[in-house]
Amino acid sequence: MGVSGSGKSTVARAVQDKLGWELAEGDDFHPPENVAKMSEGTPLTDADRWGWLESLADWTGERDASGTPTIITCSALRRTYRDVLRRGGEATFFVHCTGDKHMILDRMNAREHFMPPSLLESQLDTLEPLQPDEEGMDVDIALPVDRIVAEVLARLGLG
Ligand SMILES: Nc1ncnc2c1ncn2[C@@H]1O[C@H](COP(=O)(O)OP(=O)(O)OP(=O)(O)O)[C@@H](O)[C@H]1O
Ligand SMILES: O=C(O)[C@H](O)[C@@H](O)[C@H](O)[C@H](O)CO
Repeated sequence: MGVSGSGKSTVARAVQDKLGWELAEGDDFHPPENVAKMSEGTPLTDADRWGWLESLADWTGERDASGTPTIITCSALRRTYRDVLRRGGEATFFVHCTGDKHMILDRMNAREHFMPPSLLESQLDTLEPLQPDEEGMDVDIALPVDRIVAEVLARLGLG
């Protein structure tokens, strides 16, 4: 989880390299209308997000039912969004990619992506950090990716 440009896909792919778990890229689950909206610089609303979140929970839930572990990249900005994702499996664990706004902006400006950097502010306004009763951890995106991955694996007891 984390705002656009915070490094979710980068970290997730690196964790996948270590664990071999199936990975779903949240961006690939958006309906075309959502992608069009974000591309033109309009933030998504809750109504735009519910179906998308449910499709991600369904994807992981189908695999969880047969004991297959998964990784999802999803901004999961609000607690209520994470409540939907948790329906995908009892052992859901969130890794929040978090760090300095200017660093995120610099990284967004340096990459090719449909998400315009102008939307970062609304992403940060919407963000609700993990609450104490939520299973998960924060990672500092100023660290090199391999350090972040090591922290995640250690926390999961898989290091
Ligand atoms: N720990 C890191 N150190 C240096 N660069 C990083 C790190 N993590 C990510 N990046 C770079 O920052 C940019 C944004 O990362 P990434 O695309 O993974 O973010 P994201 O959260 O998946 O974004 P979005 O939600 O918009 O798809 C990328 O160019 C990536 O290479
Ligand atoms: O909830 C949202 O506003 C969206 O999910 C965005 O966060 C994008 O999907 C993604 O982060 C951009 O690539």
